[in-house]
Amino acid sequence: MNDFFRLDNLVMQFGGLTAVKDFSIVIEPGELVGLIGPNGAGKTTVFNMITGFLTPTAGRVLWNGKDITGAPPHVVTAQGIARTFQNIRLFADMSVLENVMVSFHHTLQSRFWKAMLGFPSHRKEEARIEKEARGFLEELHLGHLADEKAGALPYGQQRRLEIARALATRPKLLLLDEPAAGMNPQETMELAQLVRDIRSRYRLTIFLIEHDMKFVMGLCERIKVLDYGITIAEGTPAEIQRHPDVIKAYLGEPKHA
Ligand SMILES: Nc1ncnc2c1ncn2[C@@H]1O[C@H](COP(=O)(O)OP(=O)(O)OP(=O)(O)O)[C@@H](O)[C@H]1O
Repeated sequence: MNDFFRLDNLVMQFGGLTAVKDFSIVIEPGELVGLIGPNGAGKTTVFNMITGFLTPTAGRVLWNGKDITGAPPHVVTAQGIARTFQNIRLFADMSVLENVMVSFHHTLQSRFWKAMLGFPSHRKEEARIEKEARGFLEELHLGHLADEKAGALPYGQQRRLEIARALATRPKLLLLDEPAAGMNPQETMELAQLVRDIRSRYRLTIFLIEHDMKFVMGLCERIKVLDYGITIAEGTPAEIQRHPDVIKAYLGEPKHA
């Protein structure tokens, strides 16, 4: 049995709407898996159930052999699962560097008290965090923008900054919600390479949602397809591209004259 990451029959109901029905998946360490489906299919709801933003109506989230179903977001992050959001969530008025520095959650509390008490170790720790934060920015090709206001960056760079912030929490599993949204084809191509690079550099497992088919098909090793909350297909990019139910979900039924 997989001990790393497993979703067992997740269900999410909002009143009378079943947004996700019996969603199950096993992801092995180091895999790069895609989750696709038409608008409203339930993709972000799956991410929200994994990361504690929603408590599933039924089913389980298993991580490193532990049941973390319904654990609050900060606990899930502390366990090594990080995410980015479909709607970018940055501190727009803070600098790019500060945005990454505040992501060092696990040290925040001790930093606060040391700062309050004037411990000399505080300054050392600050310097260490800044150095590491700059490292993540370099990795995401944002090093030269460290002192810019995050809100002033073009969309594509804000998306990369979100990834840098997620990396700063030291995840083992990284969930990316539409990382290429709003990017032009050149930026999207560069992002695909970046995702490959960070996977190998930080030994990550990656689960991503994306509408850009070229991006998903070129990057993911395995893809899962949702439609109206139901899993309609799972397989390699080649298998997904020729799957009749997937074609139907995206293009609709062929029209008969
Ligand atoms: N908090 C909520 N309360 C009520 N309904 C919700 C909530 N979150 C999502 N839904 C509904 O659940 C369904 C699935 O939404 P979800 O955002 O997961 O889809 P998605 O596949 O991520 O869509 P998109 O590709 O457009 O982002 C939709 O019908 C949506 O309106």
